[in-house]
Amino acid sequence: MKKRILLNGVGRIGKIILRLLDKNDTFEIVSINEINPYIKNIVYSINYDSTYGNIENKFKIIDNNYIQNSSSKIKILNHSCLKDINLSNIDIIIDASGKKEDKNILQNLDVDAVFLTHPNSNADINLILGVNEKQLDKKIHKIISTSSCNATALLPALNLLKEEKGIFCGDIVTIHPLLNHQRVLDGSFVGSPTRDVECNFEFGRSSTQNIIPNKTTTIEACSYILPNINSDLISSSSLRVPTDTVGAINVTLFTEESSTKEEIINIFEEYEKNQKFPIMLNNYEPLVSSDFKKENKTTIIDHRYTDVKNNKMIKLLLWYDNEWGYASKVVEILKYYKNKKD
Ligand SMILES: NC(=O)c1ccc[n+]([C@@H]2O[C@H](COP(=O)([O-])OP(=O)(O)OC[C@H]3O[C@@H](n4cnc5c(N)ncnc54)[C@H](O)[C@@H]3O)[C@@H](O)[C@H]2O)c1
Repeated sequence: MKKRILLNGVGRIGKIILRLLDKNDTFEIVSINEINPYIKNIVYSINYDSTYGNIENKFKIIDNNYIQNSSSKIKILNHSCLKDINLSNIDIIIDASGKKEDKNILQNLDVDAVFLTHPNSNADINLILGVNEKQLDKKIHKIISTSSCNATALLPALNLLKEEKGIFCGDIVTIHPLLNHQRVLDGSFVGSPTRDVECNFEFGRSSTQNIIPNKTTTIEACSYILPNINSDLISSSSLRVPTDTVGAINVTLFTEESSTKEEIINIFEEYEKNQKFPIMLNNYEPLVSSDFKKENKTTIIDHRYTDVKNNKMIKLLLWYDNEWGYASKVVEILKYYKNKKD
């Protein structure tokens, strides 16, 4: 029998997860919970997408609170808190709403697991494939965070270099596409009590007219998984840019051991050849961000910019599709969870 999923929040990430799980043999989304009360608008935003294109197998509204296409029939709910939902026919919740829900509420939900699509220090485990998936224990881990898009891209590379060369210190800059909690034109600052988004004035400035500097939680998210990779070791900042999807991370690391550029490239090439999950891709082509759109590998090392200075300073440029790539990883983690023995 398929695992029955409640998808909480069908915005950018929820919608891609829905697309990726349509016609899946193992999982079926049977309910969507949305605070958007307009079912006509929900079905419209599921069918049409400016970034990835419209779906062929379109959903239609049936019986007032269901949507259906040729492969799925999904009940649409409208609650602001998961605790108010009858979960008798649900095995797994994927919470892509961004809401930082109270841990007790999540623990008491009558389901096997709750997957959160944001980093969360209160989760039973924060998981990044290729880094710590072996720690997953279904007996004790019910609330599972699938971390952030940035940490999912960065940590496999940092972990590898840490194991091979030791990291003395470093710095990262994420170059991140705009997100739904920014403004299109200048307005009042954007903040929401239901989202873990810092209410900061810069996000009230036009997202299409500016490069917006911002703090990033990337390294903090990494520390939930590998406590030794933290903000004492690596400094960080972020630049929000006016593109729809695909981020980049500029990485500078000072290592304990010496290396050459060829050695560093070889470490990543060997990883790509032997990887168990679709994580790493080594690029040498003259590509730009949109060329990585819909790529499910999330640690793409652009070796045109890999460099080593004075044997101990490594420079890397990484790419990742923060929406499609990240949502693909959430689905991979779901599969890993399902196949993992109790
Ligand atoms: N967009 C990205 O690049 C990205 C990448 C990785 C992780 N994430 C994380 O995924 C989460 C969602 O991000 P997004 O970009 O899809 O945001 P979004 O704003 O596009 O979508 C969020 C959706 O959840 C709904 N929602 C909000 N509160 C709700 C509630 N209490 N109950 C039910 N539905 C609710 C909203 O109406 C909206 O449709 C955030 O935690 C974000 O940090 C986003």
